[in-house]
Amino acid sequence: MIRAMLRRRYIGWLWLSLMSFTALMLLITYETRWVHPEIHAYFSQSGNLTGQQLATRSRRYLEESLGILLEEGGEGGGDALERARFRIEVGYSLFDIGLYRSDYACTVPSLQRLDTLYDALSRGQVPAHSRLSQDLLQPIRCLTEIEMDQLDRRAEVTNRFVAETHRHQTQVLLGSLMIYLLGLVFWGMHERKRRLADRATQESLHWMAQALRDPLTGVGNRSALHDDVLADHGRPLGLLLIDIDYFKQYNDALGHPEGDRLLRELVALIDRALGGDARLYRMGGDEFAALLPCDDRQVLEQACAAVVAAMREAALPHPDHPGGADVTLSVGGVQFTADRDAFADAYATADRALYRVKAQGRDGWQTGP
Ligand SMILES: Nc1nc2c(ncn2[C@@H]2O[C@H](COP(=O)(O)OP(=O)(O)OP(=O)(O)O)[C@@H](O)[C@H]2O)c(=O)[nH]1
Repeated sequence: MIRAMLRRRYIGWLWLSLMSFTALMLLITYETRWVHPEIHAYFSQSGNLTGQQLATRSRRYLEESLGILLEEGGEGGGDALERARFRIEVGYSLFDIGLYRSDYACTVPSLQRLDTLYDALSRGQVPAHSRLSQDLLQPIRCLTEIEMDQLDRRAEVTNRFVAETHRHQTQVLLGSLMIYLLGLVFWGMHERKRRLADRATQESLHWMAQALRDPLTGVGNRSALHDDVLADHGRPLGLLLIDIDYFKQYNDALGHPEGDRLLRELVALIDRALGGDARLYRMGGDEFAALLPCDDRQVLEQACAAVVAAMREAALPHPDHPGGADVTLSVGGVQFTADRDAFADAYATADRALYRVKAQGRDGWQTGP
């Protein structure tokens, strides 16, 4: 089902990222809401004086009082009785707590015993040892019981708090892990889309480059020449149109594969003759064009002469040249300022110059107009 959802276009990686972010916020909010009441519960139940601490203090006062009465008893005189009475009074007030009264059945009878004892001491009567032990030991036992129970309750609350903390930690951990994994999935989806888009762009660029290239020789084609002229708008350029003489006869004599080889060799030869600044194009068949920076007619003429001379020097055999020569070239050149309309005129001018060379016997160059 999730796969089906993911396949739907409108659940893009952005939506999914938003969802994971929302999930994270919800998790944090939930955990924040939990922490405060839980901590509050922990401290209110186990950390105040109504817990075991009052019972402990009360028991200590009663034990001290018992000690005074047993050791000094009647011989200690009024001072001993007063000290014992004072401790019983304080022990009583610490014992007389609503929580103890309601939760521990031994509290009320113990308080009554302490009350009776206190009255007797106030009247200067010290009960017999056996009676005294009963009157004080019973409340002390009750207080010990309260202490133990309060400690147990405290331990229980602590254990629950620890267990809850552990549970919430696990929830946060698992939640974070899930969100992290979701993030990875979203990132992967995004990355996949980006790669596909990159590949599509690369392929488009590749095919665009291929569309501008002559597959046989690797140089640009007619469209590339137009694009480059437009890109060089306003610059002074020289345009050379270069054509092999009697290429048909060459093909007929040696076959098309040899003709292809000659075309490729010609590209390398022109390249060397014109140097690195020139750009070469194949117009079709055995006709090539060259563009070069040219702000001086002399530069143009030197370029034309260099190409023709390079072919002569290469002395590539032409078995069926009507003039009995090696392979020769005819070149027409023109100088112009790069511009869409100017280029059409310049091309026609160079073509006419080339035609004149052909008409005058080939193996040469001319420039126009
Ligand atoms: N090998 C080969 N030949 C091609 C290719 N494209 C065109 N040709 C041949 O090039 C020849 C061009 O012939 P023409 O236009 O008469 O030119 P030419 O024989 O050089 O004559 P001139 O230019 O007047 O000297 C034709 O025979 C075409 O078949 C190619 O890609 N490879």
